[in-house]
Amino acid sequence: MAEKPICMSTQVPDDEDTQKEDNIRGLTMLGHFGFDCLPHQLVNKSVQQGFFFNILCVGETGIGKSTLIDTLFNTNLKDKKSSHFYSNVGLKIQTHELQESNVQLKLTVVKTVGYGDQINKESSYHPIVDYIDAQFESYLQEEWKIKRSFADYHDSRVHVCLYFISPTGHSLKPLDLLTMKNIDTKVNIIPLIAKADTISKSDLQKFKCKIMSELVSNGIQIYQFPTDDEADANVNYSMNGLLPFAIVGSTDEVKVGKRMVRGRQYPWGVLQVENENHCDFVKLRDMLLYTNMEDLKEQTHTQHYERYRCCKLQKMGFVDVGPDNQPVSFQEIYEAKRQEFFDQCQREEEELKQKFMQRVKEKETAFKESEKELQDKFEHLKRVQQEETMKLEEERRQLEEEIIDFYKMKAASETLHTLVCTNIKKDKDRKK
Ligand SMILES: Nc1nc2c(ncn2[C@@H]2O[C@H](COP(=O)(O)OP(=O)(O)OP(=O)(O)O)[C@@H](O)[C@H]2O)c(=O)[nH]1
Repeated sequence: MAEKPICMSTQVPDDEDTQKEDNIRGLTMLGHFGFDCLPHQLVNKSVQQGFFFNILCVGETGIGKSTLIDTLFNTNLKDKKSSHFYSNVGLKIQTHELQESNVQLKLTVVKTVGYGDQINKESSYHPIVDYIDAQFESYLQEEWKIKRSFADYHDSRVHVCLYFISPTGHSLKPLDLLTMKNIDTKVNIIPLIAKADTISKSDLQKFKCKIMSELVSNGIQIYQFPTDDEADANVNYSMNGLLPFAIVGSTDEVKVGKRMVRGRQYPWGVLQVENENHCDFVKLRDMLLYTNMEDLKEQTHTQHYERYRCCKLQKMGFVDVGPDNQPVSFQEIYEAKRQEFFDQCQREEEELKQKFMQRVKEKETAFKESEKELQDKFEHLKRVQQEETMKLEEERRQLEEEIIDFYKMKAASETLHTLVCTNIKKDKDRKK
């Protein structure tokens, strides 16, 4: 717990003067003003507010991510084992409230799920990149708000990526290089050789050198422990030379002599996690939590977030200097963008109008053409129908004439018939 500072008063009233002159106090300067207590104020405030830290663990399924986190924070965060049969890489996000002495830590652990289990691994890094960017975006949106509430805001930007390398003793896998290459400008990467107890000491040294040379030759930036602070410079300098850390995780307590230690029991002996001759776990824990947690957070804000913010603003067309290399204010750019947008809208509106007029014209011409076609068709049909009518009229007239002729002939034949019958009757009567 931080000690409560004892601040001395800087202004001491002179008793004699006070007695002599009723309302005037005499003050003696002691050369001590009290602002040397400012760091204590900060410590107290920070302890009251609590701390937060966000870790991203990237590594193949079952490589020891959960075990390492449990070992680092001496907890059992209870995590189910993942399946090897996911078709895509996913992320598991868990937030835990931890306490050590009177210090509260809000720890967010993001772990990959199904990493390295797909046949095609080309897009395995996408969910990781998307997650990191999404946290930056969320912070940026909060920054841009008019009413910001950073006091309640959960800053989920990733402070460190623990990259778990398989203990093949050989070299990095293409997936390792691909992923690290795509996230090294977005997050502080600390490479770890996982399950380092499965690799012999001499092989381990060679493996470390091989990994570092591969990272360098592929231009991958990993987190460098800061060497500019005099107090930590030496330690950090030697730690940079130890990368990647060879890690063994275990939450099991094993008896060594009379002591119980955290380690892994093997038929040939015990591997002690906190023994620096056995693995680099203690170094990692010290570097991560004891010495450099604040630096990791600072790097996240000043390097990685700043880069994201800068790219975002540039994509939106904002710049710090104009074409003439003169500084341009945000207001000027905003006005210029607004004008540009307004002009573009007008141009597009004009274009749309032109297109609309053109289409109306085309449609009108098409309508006129089809109207003419219909009119011609109508005229033609009318003519055909008139001809047809006339023809029918003619036929009707001819038929009527034929009917009249027929009736005439019928009447004549009836008259003739009657005459013949009469004559026949007369002849018969005469013969009688
Ligand atoms: N030999 C050895 N085994 C380890 C080490 N760390 C973890 N293990 C074992 O590896 C197995 C998987 O460990 P986990 O911590 O669950 O691995 P993980 O990466 O979190 O697994 P998923 O979340 O399921 O992907 C467990 O049986 C652990 O005991 C280690 O450093 N060395």
